[in-house]
Amino acid sequence: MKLKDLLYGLDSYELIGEDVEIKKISYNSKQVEKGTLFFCIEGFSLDGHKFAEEAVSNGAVALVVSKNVNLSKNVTLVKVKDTRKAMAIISSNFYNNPLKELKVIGITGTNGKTTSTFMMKSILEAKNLKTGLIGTIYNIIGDNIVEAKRTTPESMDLQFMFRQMVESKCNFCVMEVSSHSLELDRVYGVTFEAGIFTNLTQDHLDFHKTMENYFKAKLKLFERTKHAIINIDDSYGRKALDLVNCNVITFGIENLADVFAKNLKIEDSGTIFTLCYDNQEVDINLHLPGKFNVYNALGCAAAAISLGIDLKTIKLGLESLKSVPGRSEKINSKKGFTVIIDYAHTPDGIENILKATREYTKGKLVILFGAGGDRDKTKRPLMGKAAGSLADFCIVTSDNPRSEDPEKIIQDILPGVESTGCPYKVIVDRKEAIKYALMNANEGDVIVIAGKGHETYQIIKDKVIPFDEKEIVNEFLKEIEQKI
Ligand SMILES: CC(=O)N[C@H]1[C@@H](OP(=O)(O)OP(=O)(O)OC[C@H]2O[C@@H](n3ccc(=O)[nH]c3=O)[C@H](O)[C@@H]2O)O[C@H](CO)[C@@H](O)[C@@H]1O[C@H](C)C(=O)N[C@@H](C)C(=O)N[C@H](CCC(=O)O)C(=O)O
Ligand SMILES: Nc1ncnc2c1ncn2[C@@H]1O[C@H](COP(=O)(O)OP(=O)(O)OP(=O)(O)O)[C@@H](O)[C@H]1O
Ligand SMILES: N[C@H](CCC[C@H](N)C(=O)O)C(=O)O
Ligand SMILES: [Mg+2]
Repeated sequence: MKLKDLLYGLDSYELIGEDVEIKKISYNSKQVEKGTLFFCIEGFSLDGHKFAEEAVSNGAVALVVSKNVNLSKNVTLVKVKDTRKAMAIISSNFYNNPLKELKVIGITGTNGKTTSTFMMKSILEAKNLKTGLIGTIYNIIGDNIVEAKRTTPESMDLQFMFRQMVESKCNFCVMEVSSHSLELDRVYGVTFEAGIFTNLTQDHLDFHKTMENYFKAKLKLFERTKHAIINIDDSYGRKALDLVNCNVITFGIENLADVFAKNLKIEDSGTIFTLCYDNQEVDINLHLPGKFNVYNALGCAAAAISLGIDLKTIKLGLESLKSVPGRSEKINSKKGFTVIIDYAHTPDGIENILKATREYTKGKLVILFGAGGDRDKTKRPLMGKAAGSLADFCIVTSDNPRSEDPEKIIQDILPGVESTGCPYKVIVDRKEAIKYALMNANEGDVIVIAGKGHETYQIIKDKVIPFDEKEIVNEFLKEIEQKI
């Protein structure tokens, strides 16, 4: 492909040098080969422009830059204002504009994105629409499960996945759109058929600094969205109503919304409710427990309605989904207590999972949790407060400490727990903490193990250590059961 053909759709650019043949595109100098177009991205820790020389010596024939670079050999330069935006547009061109053949539904919000993508895929498939998925747990391309390194991939990797979905005959892609990806233009140029706003509560302030910036990043989703699907029981959702310029469908339970739920019957294995829209009603037997999952279901139902899908198909889709890995996953012990493995890693997530599990807890409600290192520090005491306010006992432990000292992370959490007066125990080693929780559990107790959900590893310093919580729980349960 000629370089000039890849520049279609760029706002403005200066081409310095000759039009060359491009065989590959890359934003990592280490992956450059002969005939590559290399993007110099100014990052948070490194500046891609500094790797221009390495890219050229590895075979790059052209570079996309936003500033001057010193090179020992002349190659073609495409000078742009913003190399991330340029990368999104050029990548789409390189992969032959996959979105001409694929429709995308984007889901944003602090909590509920992953769960909603699974629900949405299930609804679209009930309508016989082959659907790919992009998100935190893994990506699904056609019938293949592909490892996900991040919730929303870099624009180049995203466009490649879209192309693979088209080749696997997908009609739709449902994807999580993280606030990082909106801020860093990973989805720049993508038009969404529908965009769901699940909710906005505190997280990621290490990156966005203020809730207002975090909210603004989320709103970027609606700049190129046909139907905005907005939760109006959420205060930021209500604010968003005045700020989006596309067709809006609202959903909610407490406030008057276009798509709403009534007659909620919350049980430990799921929730039965009536889904209402435009004088039509249908009863839904949702297999995912907790009121928050009714919200996730309503958002997906509203998005499906915006696509013209009928309530009967929506019911079929929502009811076909039996579980989502690492989200409210239940393991029963023979001793009569229950373990819930869940991904709650924000104050709101913890509040929701504890309120949901309290509904069916006959004994004590215990939560085991920590907080991720190198992430929003200010959420830590709030997570502690949410846990201490709603549980009967807290076990404070490590999550993924990353580069931080795990004991210091715990010290950030504890003031929140202590402010509630809830009894607690600190056990830094997460495996030991799980053992303690299970060994001390009695009939009727519910133990919520929060924060790591589907993750099968723990990140300590720069090491990724195998850590499969489900496996660990099952091992200890076997030990306990042998003693009965
Ligand atoms: C804050 C953030 O998102 N940072 C991402 C960003 O990093 P960065 O811009 O700082 O990159 P950098 O490391 O400084 O490097 C700059 C450039 O030099 C290039 N380079 C670097 C080294 C080299 O030898 N050669 C070379 O060419 C790099 O490829 C890059 O293009 O671009 C990098 C390359 O794409 C990403 O790996 C990196 O994600 C980091 C790992 C990350 O942890 N991101 C998390 C916070 C994230 O994105 N999370 C959200 C989910 C949040 C949620 O909703 O819960 C997500 O969508 O996953
Ligand atoms: N709609 C919701 N409102 C509040 N909490 C929720 C909601 N849905 C799920 N949760 C809680 O948040 C946790 C994470 O859910 P999920 O993985 O679906 O969110 P996410 O937005 O994809 O998170 P991430 O930002 O890590 O990708 C769940 O395990 C549950 O405890
Ligand atoms: N997508 C979230 C996931 C957090 C999960 C938790 N286990 C952690 O490591 O903090 C993040 O990257 O902030
Ligand atoms: Mg997710």
